[in-house]
Amino acid sequence: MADERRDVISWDEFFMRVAIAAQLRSKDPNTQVGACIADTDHRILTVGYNGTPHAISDAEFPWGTTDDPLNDKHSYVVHAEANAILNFRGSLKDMQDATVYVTLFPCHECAKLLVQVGIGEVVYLDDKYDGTVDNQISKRVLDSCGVNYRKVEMTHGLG
Ligand SMILES: Nc1nc(=O)n([C@H]2C[C@H](O)[C@@H](COP(=O)(O)O)O2)cc1CO
Ligand SMILES: [Zn+2]
Repeated sequence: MADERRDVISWDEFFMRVAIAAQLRSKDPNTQVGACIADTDHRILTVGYNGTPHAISDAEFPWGTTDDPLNDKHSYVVHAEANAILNFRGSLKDMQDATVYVTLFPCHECAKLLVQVGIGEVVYLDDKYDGTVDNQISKRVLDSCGVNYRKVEMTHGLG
């Protein structure tokens, strides 16, 4: 009888790869973000990526960044974590103590949403806005609410 394969990817790496797959759908030319929420039984609850509200045409959308908030993408984009929460079709109580896998550390608005739906842990791939005011607020929200956050370990690379 053949031995089992042992060199499998971890649950962390699996869910992060799902988040990475989701971010490949993003139309944002500068930053693509994916989020995957998994429960404590290692079941995927939902997935999302940053994009426009569904009625807005991606093609006509102002994907640039300017000083004019009316024409700045940040005014319109729905964040990956928010989309993941909104895409969920189950009962919100199933989100209790779930883990969110995000390719970029959550902003402070998403941190609040994640706390409010009962997320227990944040696992992230990148934290390129570390140290910005928004990022500090986000970490303060998570710290104050007892939500742990840690960087994922990708032992099998990103490919
Ligand atoms: N965690 C996040 N989830 C997200 O979905 N986003 C989105 C909002 C924008 O579409 C893009 C950030 O664009 P930029 O400021 O890096 O050009 O990523 C941003 C963050 C950062 O906190
Ligand atoms: Zn956000």
